[in-house]
Amino acid sequence: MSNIELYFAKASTFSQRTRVVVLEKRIDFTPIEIDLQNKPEGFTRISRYGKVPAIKHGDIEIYESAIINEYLEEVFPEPPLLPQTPGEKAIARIWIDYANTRLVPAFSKFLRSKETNEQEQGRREFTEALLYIEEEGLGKLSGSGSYWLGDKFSLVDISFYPWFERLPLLTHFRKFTLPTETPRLQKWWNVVRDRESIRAVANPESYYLERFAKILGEPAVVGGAQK
Ligand SMILES: N[C@@H](CCC(=O)N[C@@H](CS)C(=O)NCC(=O)O)C(=O)O
Repeated sequence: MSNIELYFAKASTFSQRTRVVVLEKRIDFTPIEIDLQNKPEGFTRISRYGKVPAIKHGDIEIYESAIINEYLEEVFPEPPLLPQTPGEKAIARIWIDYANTRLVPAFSKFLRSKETNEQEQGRREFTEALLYIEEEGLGKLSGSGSYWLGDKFSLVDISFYPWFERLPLLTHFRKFTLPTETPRLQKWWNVVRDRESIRAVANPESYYLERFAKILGEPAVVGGAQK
């Protein structure tokens, strides 16, 4: 029995990253669901930023999904979720950084901004990120494999995928669909979304739509008609 406690929230993109890692590595863990509107006393002692995911492994407390996932990769190396050579590992980390610093902020700006100009800027930045991924990421790294780095599913796939699971939010609230110039990305997502670990932590589309209709205070729009 492992002594890992995994603090997560069901709706949390970042938590999904770590939940997938523990499933892929078949690590025994105790899931502890956190109500982010009403964080339990003691949680911020474990996760100093007050965010999920966080883990407690014996005396060690770790937060920040990318750091947790690298820790789990070191402590539970099988099956590997990062390439083995320093150069390839560095490339994988550059893409994980790209998810964190480019794709995720652009997605959030596009979906969450109330102000039209800012929303449009989010749309442009998100589209640019997708086209960049198509050419510079999948176009150069995946080869004939199904995943970002080729044949092997990795922390890169895991770091990006939660935002693709939420694409229906952009379709319904922002009338956005993946550009036709992204065939590799669409193929990648169709393979990734079907993986057992990803399906195990997925939420239904209706869950996201209802949640964001409340968060945004906007009705979901399908093909211009109100839903
Ligand atoms: N950079 C962090 C981001 C984590 C994060 O923003 N988590 C959100 C949920 S998706 C959260 O806990 N929000 C609660 C809060 O900020 O109070 C990571 O990679 O783990």
